[in-house]
Amino acid sequence: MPSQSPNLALSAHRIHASVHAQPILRDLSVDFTQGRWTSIVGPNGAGKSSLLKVLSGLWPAHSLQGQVALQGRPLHSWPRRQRAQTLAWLGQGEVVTEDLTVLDVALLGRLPHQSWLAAPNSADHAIVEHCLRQTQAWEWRHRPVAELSGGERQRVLLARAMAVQASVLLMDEPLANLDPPHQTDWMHAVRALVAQGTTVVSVLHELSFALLADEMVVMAAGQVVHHGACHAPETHAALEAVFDHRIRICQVEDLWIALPR
Ligand SMILES: Nc1ncnc2c1ncn2[C@@H]1O[C@H](COP(=O)(O)OP(=O)(O)OP(=O)(O)O)[C@@H](O)[C@H]1O
Repeated sequence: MPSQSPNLALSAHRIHASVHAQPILRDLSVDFTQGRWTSIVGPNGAGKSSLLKVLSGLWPAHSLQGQVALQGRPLHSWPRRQRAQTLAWLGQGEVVTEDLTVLDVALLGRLPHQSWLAAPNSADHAIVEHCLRQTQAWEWRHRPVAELSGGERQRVLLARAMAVQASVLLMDEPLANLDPPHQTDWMHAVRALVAQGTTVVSVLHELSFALLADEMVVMAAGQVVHHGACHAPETHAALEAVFDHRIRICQVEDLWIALPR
C-alpha cells in the first residue's frame, strides 16, 4: 500500500470484489479525509453498497482483493472491539429483533464500549438519550420497534449508529423512508458530527442532499469515475454524465440541487 497522509480516516486501494466470480468492484481506489463528509452517488447497481461493505470489513475476504486501511492501519489487523469503537455502520434495510424496545436498540450502539456482560452505565444512557433526542425518537423509547413505521425505525437506527460515537461513520441510504423535515435533521446532525471531527461517508440517492456534503464520490459499473468537491463544476458534470444527462445540477441561492431534465 502506498504511504498515506496522516489525516486519512479511511482508504481503499486497488479493490477487486466479486460475487460468484462475477466482478462487482473493479480496481477501485478511494481515500476519505478525516473530518469530512463524503457522499457516494451513482446509478442503481453501480456498486455503492458493495463499496461501503468493503470499507466496513463486511465483504467476505475470500472474494476480495486489495487493501482497506482505517486511520492508516489495515482494517483486518484492528482488534475487533477497537475497530467497532472507531468505525460505525448503518446498513440498508437493517433487520432489528422486533421485540426490542427503541431504547434497547439505541443502547446496542454502546456495546463496543461496554465490558463483557456489563450493563450500560449512566454515561451510556446519557449518550443514547442525546442521540434519540437528536433523531426525535426519545418519546418512543419504551415502544417495541415492531410497532414503528419505516421512517420512525430508521430514526432509531440512526440514533444507534450515532451512539457509537465512532470517529468514522458509514451510512448506506440513511435517508430512506425519512420525511423531508427528518432528512433535514439528519443533515444537521451530520454537519454537527463533522464539525467535531467525525468522518462521515454516506451512500445517498437524494442528490440534492448528497450535494450538501464536502466531497462526492461518483460511481458507475463498479468503479469510481469522479471524486471531487461537491461545489466543483467537474463534479456536477460527472454527476450529470453518470445519470445519462437525465438530471441537471442548478444553483438555488447558495445551494446546488439536482433537477430532472
Ligand atoms: N450478493 C450478491 N449476489 C449477486 N449479485 C450481487 C450481490 N451483491 C451485489 N450484487 C450485484 O453487484 C452490483 C452492485 O450492487 P450494489 O448493491 O453495490 O449497488 P448499488 O450501487 O448500491 O445499487 P442501488 O443504488 O440499487 O442500491 C449489482 O449489479 C448487484 O446486482
